[in-house]
Amino acid sequence: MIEIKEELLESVLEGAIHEIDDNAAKLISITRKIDAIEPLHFFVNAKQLAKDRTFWSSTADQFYIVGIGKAHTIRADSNRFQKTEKLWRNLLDEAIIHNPFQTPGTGMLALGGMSFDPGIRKSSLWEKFDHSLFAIPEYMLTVNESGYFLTVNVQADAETNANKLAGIIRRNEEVLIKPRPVLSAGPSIQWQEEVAPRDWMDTVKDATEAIEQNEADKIVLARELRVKLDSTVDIAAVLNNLIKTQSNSFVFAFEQGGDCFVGATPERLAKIEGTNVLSTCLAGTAPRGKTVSEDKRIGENLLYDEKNRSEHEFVVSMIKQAMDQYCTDIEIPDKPVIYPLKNLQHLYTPVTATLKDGYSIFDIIGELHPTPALGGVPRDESLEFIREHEQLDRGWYGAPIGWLDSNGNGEFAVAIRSGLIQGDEASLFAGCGVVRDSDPLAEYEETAIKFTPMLSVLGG
Ligand SMILES: C=C(O[C@H]1C=CC=C(C(=O)O)[C@@H]1O)C(=O)O
Ligand SMILES: [Mg+2]
Repeated sequence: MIEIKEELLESVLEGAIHEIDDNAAKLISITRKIDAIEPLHFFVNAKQLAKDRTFWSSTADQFYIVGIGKAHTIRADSNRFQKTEKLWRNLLDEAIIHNPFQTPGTGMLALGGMSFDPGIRKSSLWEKFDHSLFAIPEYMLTVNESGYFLTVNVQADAETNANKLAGIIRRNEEVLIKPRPVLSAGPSIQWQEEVAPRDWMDTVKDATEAIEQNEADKIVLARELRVKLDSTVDIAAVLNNLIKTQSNSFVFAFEQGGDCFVGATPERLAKIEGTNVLSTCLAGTAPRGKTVSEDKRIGENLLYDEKNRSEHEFVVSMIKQAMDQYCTDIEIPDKPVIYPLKNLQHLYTPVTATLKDGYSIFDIIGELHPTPALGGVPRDESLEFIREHEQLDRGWYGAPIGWLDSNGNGEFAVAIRSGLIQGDEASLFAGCGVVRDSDPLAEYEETAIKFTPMLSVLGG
């Protein structure tokens, strides 16, 4: 990785191109500080460049990344965590990176996600989404506590004319940073249909019986809701509404060839800053109350409810064990607290640790996914049950999505409370942890509430 320090776009580009001493094209990455701009305006403006867009925000931290287009793509099927990491490292070794700022989330980044289960054949619904797909965007906005950063990533070779390239970049940047485009109000729903709800409840019953027979201890089962909208969905409007309504969440969108996977998940899988590691145990669910006192009562009951505590405990003990290989100083409180969201509340246990030397975020997420909040216990047996009985292709639902930078910082969430939008149609997904004393109707109702964050921003 060659770092260069010149300030002007033209001269930085010229210097970078000058570094290229063989015939191969190289990826040049240049980051500059810019004036404040609404991340969603940047996202909307990008429509004029007709490129796939990526949106990531941690609403609790006021942290945003918006990626436009793809300067480079990293794809992997089998062995995807190791393969993606290797390809990313190779790319970093070759790239010419100019980032004087070094705050997490700036500079050359890979943004992307994975499917829940690479062991199944993709259905046509998810055909545009690889089992692992990361992109280094052409243009990227990062907003964090130290300001607004614009990164351009561009392929160039020794023959590239720096001034000409700088001209193209500047014209595109002008389009992207123009303020105040109008955000639309969002779609409304024409009809919606739950996919085979009775069969799904039968499957929950089958899962409890499998657990009764000691075939597994916990199995997470998901279902799908099909939605038809009155018009092609404006993703920016959906994101705007998710940001406004879903605090304490990661609001995300990944466009891929016209389809878009979008959602607002409360579940962090792993965050790494330097050697600090954060993870989250999130499992066990109840609705919000209509009054403050009812809400408090429901929360108290959730904290002491045996069924929900057992759902939660499976996640805590698995994460504790999984982190042990890669981390020291693992700290996990011995009791969960309530994590309130707009439509429901969860049991929540935070995990902090220190990353051991020589390991990366890929090691952590590769070990954690799927946690028993999305897969089950034991992992292999529960995944086998899901493959055999669940009547849907989860695609990227329930899987790691996020970003990582060239300094090893990054954050991944588990893509729940989400849906795949295809023009004026959408598939929404929601799941729940089935344990020994799960009641199919109660699990059905729990998943129904889990659809509401997405359903309400689609106009439901
Ligand atoms: C699988 C989902 O939620 C998981 C995360 C939190 C609580 C859960 C639960 O209580 O069942 C689930 O394990 C989903 O929202 O689709
Ligand atoms: Mg549950």
